[in-house]
Amino acid sequence: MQLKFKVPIFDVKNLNFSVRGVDILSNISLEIFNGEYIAIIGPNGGGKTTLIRILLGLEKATSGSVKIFGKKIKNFKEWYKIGYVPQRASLVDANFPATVEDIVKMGRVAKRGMFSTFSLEDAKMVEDAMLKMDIVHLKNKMVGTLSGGQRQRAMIARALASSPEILILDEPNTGVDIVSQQRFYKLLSKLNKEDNITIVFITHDIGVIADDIGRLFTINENATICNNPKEAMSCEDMTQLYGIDAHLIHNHKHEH
Ligand SMILES: Nc1ncnc2c1ncn2[C@@H]1O[C@H](COP(=O)(O)OP(=O)(O)OP(=O)(O)O)[C@@H](O)[C@H]1O
Repeated sequence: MQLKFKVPIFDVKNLNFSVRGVDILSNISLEIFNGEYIAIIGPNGGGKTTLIRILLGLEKATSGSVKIFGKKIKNFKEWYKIGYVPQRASLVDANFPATVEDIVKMGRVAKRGMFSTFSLEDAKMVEDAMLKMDIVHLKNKMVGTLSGGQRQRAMIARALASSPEILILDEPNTGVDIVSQQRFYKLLSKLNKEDNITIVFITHDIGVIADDIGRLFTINENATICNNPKEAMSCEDMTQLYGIDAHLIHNHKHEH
């Protein structure tokens, strides 16, 4: 039992990804464990999204190994355990012909299969996901008429509808105002602490979630793993290497 507990959700070893001879990711090794809250930062074009796409099986690594819940990625089938909110998910076409409830229901497809009918359990999970994201009152609204923050919450509810064990969010705040962002960070932290959902969060805005995150990964072709991001000293290298003010994390903690 002890051993089982320690199996990481993602176990990446010596991963390389190159396109036409150009290295995009080099020698990445990292593990993500159940219950963690991890932020991923790095410069534009550094390879963050590519890494996530490989973890989700959307791109194939050039070499190296990726295991998910202890299984080689090619044998892994339980994709409903992984919720994904892609970049710019909150920027939905204004004419997209679906209600908020429709969007969240789509999140059940991975769990129940394409051709089975919508069950009572499906309905309950959809309702729960909307409750958690505080969008029940919006369920009959067309998604194109929502604000950026409301759309963002709808997209996360959609990911939550399959009861994932891990939620991966790729810069989810594009087009979302500051107040909605703050609210969103609180919701994420709650999902992590109260529902034990593992969170992996790609962001350029590290200061605001500094109090919540446990570890920080910096991706710039290579990966730098910062296990103790609240102790600014341990991130000194990161600051120098990537020009990111790791002290922000430290200072933020003292503002309260
Ligand atoms: N399949 C592919 N074919 C060609 N180039 C690719 C492919 N996948 C990724 N790249 C390139 O890899 C680099 C890394 O892109 P990626 O989107 O992963 O960076 P990022 O860190 O997420 O950037 P941003 O912060 O701007 O979103 C980019 O230069 C991109 O053009």
